[in-house]
Amino acid sequence: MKSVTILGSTGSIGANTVDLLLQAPDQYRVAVLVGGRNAAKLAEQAKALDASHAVIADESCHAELASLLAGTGIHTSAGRQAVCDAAGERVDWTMAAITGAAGLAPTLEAIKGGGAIALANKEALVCAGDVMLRAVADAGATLLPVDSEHNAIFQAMADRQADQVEKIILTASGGPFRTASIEEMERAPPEVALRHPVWSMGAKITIDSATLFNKGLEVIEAARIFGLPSERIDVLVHPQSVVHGLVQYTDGSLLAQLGSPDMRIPIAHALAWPKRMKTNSPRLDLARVAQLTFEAPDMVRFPALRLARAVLAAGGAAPAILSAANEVAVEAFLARRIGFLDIARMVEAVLDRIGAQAADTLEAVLYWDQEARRQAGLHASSRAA
Ligand SMILES: NC(=O)C1=CN([C@@H]2O[C@H](COP(=O)(O)OP(=O)(O)OC[C@H]3O[C@@H](n4cnc5c(N)ncnc54)[C@H](OP(=O)(O)O)[C@@H]3O)[C@@H](O)[C@H]2O)C=CC1
Ligand SMILES: CC(=O)[C@@H](O)[C@H](O)COP(=O)(O)O
Ligand SMILES: [Mn+2]
Repeated sequence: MKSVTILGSTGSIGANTVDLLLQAPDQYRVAVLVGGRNAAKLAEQAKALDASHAVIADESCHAELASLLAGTGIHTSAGRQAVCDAAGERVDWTMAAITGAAGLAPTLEAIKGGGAIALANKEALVCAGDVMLRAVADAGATLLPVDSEHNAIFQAMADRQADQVEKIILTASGGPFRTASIEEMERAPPEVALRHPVWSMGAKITIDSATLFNKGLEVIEAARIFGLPSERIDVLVHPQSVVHGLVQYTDGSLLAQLGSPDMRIPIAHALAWPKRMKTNSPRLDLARVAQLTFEAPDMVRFPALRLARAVLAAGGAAPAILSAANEVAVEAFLARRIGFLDIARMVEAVLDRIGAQAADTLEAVLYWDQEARRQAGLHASSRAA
């Protein structure tokens, strides 16, 4: 039996992971489930999976969680330290699916256990790439990419000549504003930006898909995972979102991974790795899809890609600053305090204001993360005033 922990079990990736575990209950023992604030969902999942331990990050939600799980024998705890302690419990496989930099510390604790880390939380790898990869190497852990594009590339590269890869290609749906005018984007409210054309995901990543910051973060994520420079990582807009990623080899061959746009497919790949498991996800019907189209991203309406490539080239604290400023900007946009196009403007302003900084240690990364949030908060208040 494989022992499993889910960090962020109450979210979109977490719920998809729970769904897969429930499809093969005799093969997995669930050690820890971690949620942020949703005590009702966490308790329901813990009971359905007969988890040993349910942890809620927000301490004010602990009483509700404890009362919902009273008499079940499922241990409960709460708070940031409890999340990290539970993430550090040794298991075979951990799903890292807390959104944003909040997932960094618990994911690092899980890495120390030396098991397999199924990584959905791209922001952690973006802001602390060197620190995380060093921790993986020191602990002998295995990093399995869950993000659909990275999982696709991992599959297309498996057991093949990684040293003969010319470049990799990340596909992008293009988001809800793929064909919108700049004026439409300027006045777009959150409910329109939250209407992703293909994927059903949490709010933060859905807004990142609309700005293309998601793809920018994914370029940095790919550089970390596959050890490639920015110029060997292409982005191609593919509105059907069935080709998830491609690998181009030195002989001109292109290998791609295709599948229905259903995150249970890459999660299942990571869960069963190095084997495969049977899932009931919808099979891709290519005759029905009929046409696969591809186009270059518009770098003018979507400055996020340019900013992401610039911070990747700059290195140091720059990716952590971009990611933290983006988190604050997305929250401000969802709270209607800034407009849609202000998200990228705010990120660029914070990057300019802070400038180049080194960040070799976790402490330095966390310092610049906090400073970027402070600067972004000031910027959001001045725009809202
Ligand atoms: N959704 C998708 O299809 C994809 C997501 N990803 C990445 O996976 C990650 C998760 O995305 P998604 O599932 O969509 O996000 P959601 O917003 O749906 O879920 C986020 C999860 O994190 C929990 N959480 C939030 N803050 C904290 C905290 N401070 N401490 C502990 N737990 C916390 C939430 O708890 P609660 O809800 O209880 O408050 C929830 O369980 C992101 O990094 C995203 O970029 C990558 C590829 C695809
Ligand atoms: C499912 C997944 O991996 C998301 O990261 C997805 O890529 C988001 O869609 P976009 O391609 O629109 O960013
Ligand atoms: Mn993705």
